[in-house]
Amino acid sequence: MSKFAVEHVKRVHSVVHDRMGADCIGSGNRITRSWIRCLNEYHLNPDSCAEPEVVAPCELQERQHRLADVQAVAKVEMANLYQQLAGSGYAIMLTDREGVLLNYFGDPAFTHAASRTGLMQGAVWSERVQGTNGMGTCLVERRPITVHQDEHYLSRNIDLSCAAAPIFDHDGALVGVLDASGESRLAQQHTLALVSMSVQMIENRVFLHQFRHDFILRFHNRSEFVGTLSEGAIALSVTGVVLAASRAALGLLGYASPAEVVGRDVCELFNITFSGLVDSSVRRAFHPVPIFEVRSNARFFAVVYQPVAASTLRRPQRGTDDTLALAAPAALDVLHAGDPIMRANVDTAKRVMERNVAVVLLGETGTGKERFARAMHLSSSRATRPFVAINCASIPESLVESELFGYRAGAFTGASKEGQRGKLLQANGGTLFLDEIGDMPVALQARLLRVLEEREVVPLGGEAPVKLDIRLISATHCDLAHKIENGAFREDLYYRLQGVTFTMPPLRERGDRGALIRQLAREESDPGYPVELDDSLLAMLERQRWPGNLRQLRHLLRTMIALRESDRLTVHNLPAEYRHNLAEAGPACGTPLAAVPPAPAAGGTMMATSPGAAPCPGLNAFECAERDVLLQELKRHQWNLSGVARDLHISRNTLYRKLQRLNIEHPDKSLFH
Ligand SMILES: Nc1ncnc2c1ncn2[C@@H]1O[C@H](COP(=O)(O)OP(=O)(O)OP(=O)(O)O)[C@@H](O)[C@H]1O
Repeated sequence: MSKFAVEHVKRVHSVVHDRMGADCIGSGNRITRSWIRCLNEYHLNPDSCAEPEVVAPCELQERQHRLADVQAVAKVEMANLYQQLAGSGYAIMLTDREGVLLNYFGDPAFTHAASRTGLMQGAVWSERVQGTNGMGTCLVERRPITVHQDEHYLSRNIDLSCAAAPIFDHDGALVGVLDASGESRLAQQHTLALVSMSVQMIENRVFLHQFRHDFILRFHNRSEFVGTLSEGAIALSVTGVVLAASRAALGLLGYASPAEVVGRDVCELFNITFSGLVDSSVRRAFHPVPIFEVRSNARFFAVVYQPVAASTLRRPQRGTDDTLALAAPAALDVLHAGDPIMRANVDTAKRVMERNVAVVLLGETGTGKERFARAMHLSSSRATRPFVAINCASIPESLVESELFGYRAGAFTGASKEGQRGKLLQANGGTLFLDEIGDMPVALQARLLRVLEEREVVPLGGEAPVKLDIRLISATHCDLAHKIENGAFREDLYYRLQGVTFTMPPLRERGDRGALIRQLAREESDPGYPVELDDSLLAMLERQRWPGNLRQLRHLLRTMIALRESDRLTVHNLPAEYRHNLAEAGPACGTPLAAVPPAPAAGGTMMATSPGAAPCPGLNAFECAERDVLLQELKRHQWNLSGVARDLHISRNTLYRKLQRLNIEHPDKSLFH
């Protein structure tokens, strides 16, 4: 044992015994209290040389999984903190509430030495195992703490300096600790303040993330502090009941625990109604509005943020319980950011919204057909009635009928005792969305046609018809005209379904790709902490081919955001296959369409124009644009039709028909025939 270690052990014993004699447990300082626990409760030898305790990899994974939300946010903050302390030989660590080290960000100069003392992923840093130390003692004390040099209990840790702060969840439960540790000779005074700020940031962001599907009231007593680290946040249900409050919110309002506010109406905390709050936030374009606390009449400034999932302006409805109505045009308006085809679709949808016309939505998978249908529903006077979606391709043929029309109790063997209300009746008064209508069995098409003509339905096994009042929206990615030609789709049903047809443009052809990418990145970010995309990443994303369209884009952004280590995403965050795809795709994927308003075609089908497209006699503007894109695709595939059909997710037959319709001929004409 070194002379220094001998001295340390002596000191521990003497301090513990003196203090015990003086009976100052509880009033002594936190280090002394911890030493007393270590010696008397945990019976730890201050000069222990035992190997660091490390949990098995599968246990580590399970613990990381349990704290996934906190970890995702903490990783970003740990990287920021590491940057702030860069070069000072620190490692930043996150533990769970048992002191198991889940994440480690280390200065290379320190990492080797750190692993010898057990500062590595999976190691247990509870006070019971490692004696007095930043992480373990912070977990016991539940307060930020610095444990410097020989304040550590074990002599082997006395070269360390650790600053640790506890992380709490919205229920006030301790979930873990954030810690910055380094060699004691390099210790910096302000480290504990930086760690505490990072913890506050983590708690705020986890709170905003966990309640992103609810209304969030963010407030402070200084208007310029709303949206900053020290703001308070309160999650509210659609009826304005408090679901949770952040630690800062409780502090600002002077409550000791979340239980004092959870379950109360917001108007019991502030002298304003929930709808008044939302209305003024919306009216003030989300600038903080003054509100007054009920008990003290203290003035605060507040903003109410809408639930993220809706990504559209919502107001609580007066006079109803928990239903929400959308500010009429907003749900549709947010569907485009300037793309001329989508803008025209939205304009037409608004015009036909309240008319009793059936709607067909065409477009590749993931282009937003269902979202468009929902937006039409939410923007209409049927908004508070049901929106019922049924995917005709995903339910077995034998079940489509009972799914749609329902059945009475005992209608057939195996029918449930209670019977079942079919989707048509469930949607009564609202909207029925028939997705993948092209895959509906032919026999059923006849029945659907009759229902649409008679506007009433007789459930399977039932007798009395029930009157139907539904708005019907159908969608398909198939070429229905082709299906009709093949006898796979009834022409009469086709005309019945098709009052107005909207075509959703594929993402690669949208002129507002850049804005959409940024919008989706915002939607996938934690509220109030938008992730930025750097210019080269944005350019790369804009040039992808996106066969899965907006769905694929959303999933990619969600993954990149979950795995990010900073709030600025760059091409390095892009999975390798996307960089590879791009290399294959070449520089020009998609034709940006300029903002020339399209004109509705006969029958309501929307057309768009592409000023970049070559003029083509006999074709309308949309067809010219389509022709242009197809020509680019053909060129890219060196006129290999199978390759083009595969990439565009259409059959070779459909491609042939398109080529004929759009007057496209191979430069060497004989090759097409
Ligand atoms: N205008 C839009 N802005 C942002 N996200 C959108 C938009 N339209 C669609 N999305 C997103 O794209 C994804 C796919 O949308 P949706 O399910 O509506 O597509 P779809 O065309 O019905 O797909 P499928 O044909 O495969 O059923 C969803 O995550 C949706 O939120």
